[in-house]
Amino acid sequence: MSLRFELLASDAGTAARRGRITTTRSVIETPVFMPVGTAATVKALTQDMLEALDARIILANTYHLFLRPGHEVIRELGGLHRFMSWPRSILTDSGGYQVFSLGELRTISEEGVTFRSHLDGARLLLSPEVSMEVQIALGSDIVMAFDECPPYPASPEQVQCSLELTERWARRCRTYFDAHADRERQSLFGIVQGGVYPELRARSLEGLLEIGFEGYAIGGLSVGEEKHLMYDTTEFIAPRLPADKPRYLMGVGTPADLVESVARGVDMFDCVMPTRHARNGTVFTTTGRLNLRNARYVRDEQPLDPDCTCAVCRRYSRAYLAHLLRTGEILASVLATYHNVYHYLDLMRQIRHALEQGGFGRFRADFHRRQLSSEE
Ligand SMILES: CNc1nc2cc3nc(NC)[nH]c3cc2c(=O)[nH]1
Ligand SMILES: [Zn+2]
Repeated sequence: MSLRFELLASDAGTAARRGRITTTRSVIETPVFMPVGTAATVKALTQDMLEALDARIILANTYHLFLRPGHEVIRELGGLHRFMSWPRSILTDSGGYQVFSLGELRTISEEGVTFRSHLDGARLLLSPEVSMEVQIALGSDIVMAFDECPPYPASPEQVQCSLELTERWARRCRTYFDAHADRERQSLFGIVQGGVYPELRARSLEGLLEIGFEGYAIGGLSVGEEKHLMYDTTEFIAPRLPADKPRYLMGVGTPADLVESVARGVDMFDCVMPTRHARNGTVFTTTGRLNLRNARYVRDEQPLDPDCTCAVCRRYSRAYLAHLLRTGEILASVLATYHNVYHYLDLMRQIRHALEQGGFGRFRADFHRRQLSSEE
């Protein structure tokens, strides 16, 4: 049996739900945030730190591992869990999105995407079959279908053409996955496209439901569209995804986005913000973001977030972090990342607790009141 999803509670006032995903590697309480571990590492954190943070699942990028060290190397070394010594769950994306945002010249055909490696310029092909082969070789617990994320903005015609290609690719993924994956341990998620057009979203979902997946992701958002379009599209499609399967909103988002998307029915999230922002000195707090490179923190002896109970906030000051950042010390990335990932995982813990207590509506209102400084 691949992953199991249990629906534990549904919020009375919103589409929010409390659930639990069980893979062969870990129990994942939902709603859940997945730290992004692009090339087999959540940058600046050790696996011990991730376990201390109680992360139950992390994300890895197929594109990066396909290019370096290559999925064959990782397969020969026993798979990604063994290679990076991470015994809990791993979700791998399918590589398409990275090719669009990273790869050099690329051409899309019915077969797949050919592109030049951003490392050495070699011409490579990523296709539904290659993407599945790579993710299966990595030993991924949750495999993402190979899809096309249309550019934003895009006309309804462009989006429809793209979602139809994604649907044909999804069927090829399902066929290859069912023939080659270890279905006791690995699950395949489909990705709904359709841009910001409700009728195209419904159309994309219809096609994926016919194929059938162990979970469903919402793709094509958080690609530069206005926030209300992301929220409205999520509000339309998330509750239409099967209630008995996990719902994953890809690439989202800020803490406020997480609260608002949970309210619209989403169970799973991934985003590079907590890790990427940490490395350039931006830390998340209950009242908004701080840029620790700002001069005002040079003599500020407070913890990063006075309301945070993480190991970093219990020991170090803003002044110390500001010093580490200004001097380019490696420890700056480690401490800021640890706190930011704690902040995201703790927010999800608070959301799950509120859902268990029937107090999500009040939590949501209190959260927005506390976020004094504006979010992007
Ligand atoms: C792996 N396939 C796939 N990944 C994605 C990752 C994303 N990350 C963002 N914002 C940071 N939007 C995304 C959309 C997709 C998408 O439509 N498909
Ligand atoms: Zn902290």
